[in-house]
Amino acid sequence: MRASQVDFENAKNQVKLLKKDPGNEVKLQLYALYKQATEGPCKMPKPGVFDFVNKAKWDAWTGLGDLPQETARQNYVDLVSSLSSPESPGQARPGAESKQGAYETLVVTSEDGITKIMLNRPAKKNAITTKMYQELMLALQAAGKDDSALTVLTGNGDYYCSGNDLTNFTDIPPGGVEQKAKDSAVLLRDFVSCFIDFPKPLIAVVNGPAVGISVTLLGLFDAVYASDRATFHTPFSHLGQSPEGCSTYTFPKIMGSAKAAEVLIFGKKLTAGEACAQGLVTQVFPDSTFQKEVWARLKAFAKLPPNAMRASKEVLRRGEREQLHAANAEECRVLQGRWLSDECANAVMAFLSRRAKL
Ligand SMILES: CCCCC/C=C/CC(=O)SCCNC(=O)CCNC(=O)[C@H](O)C(C)(C)COP(=O)(O)OP(=O)(O)OC[C@H]1O[C@@H](n2cnc3c(N)ncnc32)[C@H](O)[C@@H]1OP(=O)(O)O
Repeated sequence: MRASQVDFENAKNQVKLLKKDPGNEVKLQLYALYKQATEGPCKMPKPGVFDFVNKAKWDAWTGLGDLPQETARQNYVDLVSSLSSPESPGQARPGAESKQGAYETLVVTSEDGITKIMLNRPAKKNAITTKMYQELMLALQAAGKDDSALTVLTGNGDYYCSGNDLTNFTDIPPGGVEQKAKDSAVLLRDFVSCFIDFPKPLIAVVNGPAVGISVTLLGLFDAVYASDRATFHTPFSHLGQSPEGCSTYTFPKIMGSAKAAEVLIFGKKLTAGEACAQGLVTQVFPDSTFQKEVWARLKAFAKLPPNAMRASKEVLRRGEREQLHAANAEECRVLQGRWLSDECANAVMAFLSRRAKL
């Protein structure tokens, strides 16, 4: 999974040969990753508001924050690889297979027995839109059935994920807010079920801060590796909301009820070290060597007999699957009510009108 300089140069050439225009959003991501890989974090002054093109480029590059150059190079190669399609077989990096080039919000690649699903909205800190929930479900279903031994979830850019995209709440269907809350609860329940029932080892490579549902879901992963830059924040009460992702079941089990309450009710933000000490994170690595060390380890894991790993996961999880589905259903029921509350509406409006941030 480590892209060499040659892979990077090949990817650069492949971009020029793309037969299909990948669209402006992807082109901006390619630009940003290329600049980050070759020059490091953006130090250019911010262009004026009417300089639309350069402002969009600056936003995309700045959105990558302090992403290490090596990681940007890897993400660039993966993104180019994901743009390849059966009609353009020459575009894929040798050895890396893009399983589904059609995702808008994800980059999915398979290599060395590992399917990597990368959240790919770095300029929005990988906030999860409705589209992304749907694509993640599709990607997980496909990864569960493919011939890889492991599946990895990670984020592109400086964030792992900033949780639910708060603009999801602004898209109200003809049935009104009640219908919106109902539809969202159904979507959330289906989404979390994909993690509960995922059949092979699922590993989170937490490359930066994690917020909301991207934190709660970690209790359903088989290993969680975090950069020391990562933080773990579940500000549900601040947002007038309540926990999801089966965290009402997994967090007390992992860290004890007092610590779980501090995180899930009072919104205490954990550092990577604290999350590790509390059992939510398997191991923390220095950001400078994070990708290198983690991928070396994952590649070694992926060489283990895959059926044995699946069988071990199945016996480890079988006993609690029913409780997990029950927790998921109850969390979605409570959240459906929360989404209709003034507390939630005010918190979302405050964020959207830029009066509040975490
Ligand atoms: C089907 C429905 C299921 C629902 C399941 C429920 C889940 C619950 C949760 O996940 S709760 C958590 C929700 N997340 C948040 O509250 C995070 C909100 N974001 C922030 O507080 C900040 O953006 C930050 C701390 C994550 C990062 O701050 P920073 O200053 O570093 O960066 P910006 O704020 O400038 O962000 C860059 C752009 O990204 C947009 N953005 C970031 N996070 C979200 C988000 N969660 N939703 C929507 N948009 C987000 C931000 O608005 C900036 O956009 P802009 O460049 O266009 O201004």
